[in-house]
Amino acid sequence: MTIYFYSTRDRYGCFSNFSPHGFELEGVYWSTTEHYFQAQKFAETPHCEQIRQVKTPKDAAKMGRDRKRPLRPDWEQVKEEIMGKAVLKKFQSHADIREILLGTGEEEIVENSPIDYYWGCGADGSGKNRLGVILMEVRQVIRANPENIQT
Ligand SMILES: Nc1nc(O)c(N)c(N[C@@H]2O[C@H](COP(=O)(O)O)[C@@H](O)[C@H]2O)n1
Repeated sequence: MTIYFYSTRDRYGCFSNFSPHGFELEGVYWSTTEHYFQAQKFAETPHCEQIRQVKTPKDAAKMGRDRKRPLRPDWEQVKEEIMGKAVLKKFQSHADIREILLGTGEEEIVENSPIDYYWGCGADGSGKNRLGVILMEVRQVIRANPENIQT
């Protein structure tokens, strides 16, 4: 049975990038995958650190989507790799949510976002669901490489 997630309050809320599961990447701590993802839109500029330090993932998303900040020119080419790296690190860093992810077996995972047709499935289910696909890939990577987890 397909597993849908969206709000952090739902059963599979830990799959959301807004879930409060921090991790270290590039020598610094990120409060959520959303913080990391949004900040990378401005890598090597002061905006990156500014976003890293905001309190909530909602604030990070708001800042990252604000086009007054100039988006790095290669963003469309690198965004999937950045998302994959952050989601993998999140699940490598937290045993509790790793077990939830592994416990989904081979089920399809779908970000049930009514507005996001790229990372989610969109209102009518026609979206690309790239975040769901990345979660399924991360599940496979963790299963194949159990030695690469932080306890
Ligand atoms: N909660 C929530 N609200 C939205 O408006 C969304 N688009 C999403 N989806 C998540 O948004 C992130 C990517 O956003 P942008 O590419 O910067 O627009 C990503 O974490 C999606 O899972 N969620």
